[in-house]
Amino acid sequence: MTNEEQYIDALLETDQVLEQIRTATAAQGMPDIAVAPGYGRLLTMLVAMNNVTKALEIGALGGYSGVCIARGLQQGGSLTSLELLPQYAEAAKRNVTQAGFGDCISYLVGDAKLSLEQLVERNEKFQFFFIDADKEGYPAYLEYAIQLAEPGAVIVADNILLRGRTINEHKQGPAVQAVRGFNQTIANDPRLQSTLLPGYDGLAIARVLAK
Ligand SMILES: C[S@@+](CC[C@H](N)C(=O)[O-])C[C@H]1O[C@@H](n2cnc3c(N)ncnc32)[C@H](O)[C@@H]1O
Repeated sequence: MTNEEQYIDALLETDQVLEQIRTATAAQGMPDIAVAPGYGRLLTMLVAMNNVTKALEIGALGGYSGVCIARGLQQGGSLTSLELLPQYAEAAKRNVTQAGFGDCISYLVGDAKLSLEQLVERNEKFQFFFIDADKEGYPAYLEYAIQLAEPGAVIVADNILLRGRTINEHKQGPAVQAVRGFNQTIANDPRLQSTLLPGYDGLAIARVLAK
């Protein structure tokens, strides 16, 4: 973390509910890879500012970002969270229930691409997306999000810098190449209005323009 990020993190009041989830996530044997606190707050703000009632998250881990998104939802709103590993989805469910959001978050377990295909078949629509799963899947997840988006929907994706690997020309692995392609698309696709933030591990934010 840079000095600037440390400075800003220190300004933000410790969020006991989210810190409890971070601790529980580690205790449940999951890696410490939840979204950064500053970006978690941004998720809540973007969901609230866009009056979101239906949100979709790809990559649940222990439920940290799930709570950030759920906090911004309109009354009666819901979050669908896609998670590959059943034990992670179960732990996330326990953690978000303890945080008071069990009723508005549901989990679809398995490879996100299969879950996304089912959501397309059911003609489901969402107003907010958070992409935060396997990096090789990012280009496909973006296309699914655009397909599942209501006009004006917001798409957010974390870790677009891959701890520096994205801008290191010696790194040419499949995850790096996929994220580079994803970043190019999100920056230039005429279906989107977008920006890319370099703080923490990089965050992309896009708005789906009316089709
Ligand atoms: C970076 S973590 C998610 C962090 C979480 N969004 C948060 O901020 O609290 C990535 C998650 O994606 C899940 N994942 C990896 N590949 C996946 C796939 N193909 N489909 C669904 N989930 C996947 C992992 O099991 C892991 O829980």
